Amino acid sequence: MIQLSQKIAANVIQPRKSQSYKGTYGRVLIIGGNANLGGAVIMNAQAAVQSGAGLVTVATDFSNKTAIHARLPEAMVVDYHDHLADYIQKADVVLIGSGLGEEVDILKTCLKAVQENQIVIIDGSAITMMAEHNLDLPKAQVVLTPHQMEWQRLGEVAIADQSREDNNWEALVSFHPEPILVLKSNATQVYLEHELYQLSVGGPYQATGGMGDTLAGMIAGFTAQFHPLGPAVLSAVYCHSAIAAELSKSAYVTLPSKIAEAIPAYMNKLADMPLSATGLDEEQEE
Ligand SMILES: NC(=O)C1=CN([C@@H]2O[C@H](COP(=O)(O)OP(=O)(O)OC[C@H]3O[C@@H](n4cnc5c(N)ncnc54)[C@H](OP(=O)(O)O)[C@@H]3O)[C@@H](O)[C@H]2O)[C@@H](O)CC1
Ligand SMILES: Nc1ncnc2c1ncn2[C@@H]1O[C@H](COP(=O)(O)OP(=O)(O)O)[C@@H](O)[C@H]1O
Ligand SMILES: [Mg+2]
Repeated sequence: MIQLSQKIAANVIQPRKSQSYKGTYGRVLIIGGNANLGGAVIMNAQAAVQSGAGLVTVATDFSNKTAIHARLPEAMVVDYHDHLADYIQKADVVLIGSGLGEEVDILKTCLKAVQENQIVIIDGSAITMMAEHNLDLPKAQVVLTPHQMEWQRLGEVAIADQSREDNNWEALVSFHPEPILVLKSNATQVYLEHELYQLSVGGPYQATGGMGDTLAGMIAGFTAQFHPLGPAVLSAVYCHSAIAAELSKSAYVTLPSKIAEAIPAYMNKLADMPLSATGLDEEQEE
């Protein structure tokens, strides 16, 4: 088991090159937000934009359009009932599921349209629907971000059995292609290429609706601009909770949108950090 550390995150987040433009930092398509759960995609998109994704488009129930534009003018908005496959084709990273509710046709269109070279982050309602409708993972680079109940539904590992690493690995090998699993809880773990990473920052100040939507948006923003995929996911997971821990010094609860606002400053700190300050020369394996 490897502790997720600032070292891992800082290794991923580098100063930007002057010869770059928005296209350099990736195109993210967020699919989610039914007529009642538009807040989820606002939190996804806010986190992706603040993480530095070059271009962010939200494909959603069109009743969410004005709210998204008002909260986040940086994001583009399209109706997820129209030409969804065309929008998917143009994306580097697709994040699907936050606040998607029971829109299974949208999910099926997405699973069919994504290509092998694309990163697909599957969150929230999409995980629940994949379990309910027995849907296969798409042939793409997949990141699953379930909370414990969602993992019980999809991985068929009872919550009480999820504390045993072997049970989760056993469930994971039955998926093709084998995804990266971000198993969220009060002690989040990342299962990545036969290695288990343990998160030990963060706390109960994060137990509020939208916290996972914000994490999913950060993973989208990080994986759009930082390569390879695995370290980018680890870095997003660490930064999400490390920012919450910093905010918790002066806040009883750390609201998802406040975490999103704090992302650029935190990333700046890590990008500027000298190697010695992060302990980049030390090994932290246990
Ligand atoms: N503003 C918005 O638009 C928001 C939109 N959202 C969107 O709503 C959709 C539904 O997501 P969801 O997570 O709220 O519901 P669901 O999948 O039914 O899971 C809840 C069930 O699981 C159980 N449970 C057990 N362990 C658990 C654990 N560790 N963490 C969490 N739950 C745990 C729990 O147990 P209970 O609390 O009842 O004891 C309950 O029975 C999803 O797409 C999401 O993105 C939300 O983000 C909120 C803000
Ligand atoms: N007690 C806690 N300690 C640390 N992190 C927590 C705690 N409770 C919740 N979280 C974090 O908050 C997020 C909750 O995700 P999720 O349940 O998907 O939220 P939502 O769907 O409402 O956005 C996860 O990242 C989880 O690790
Ligand atoms: Mg969630």
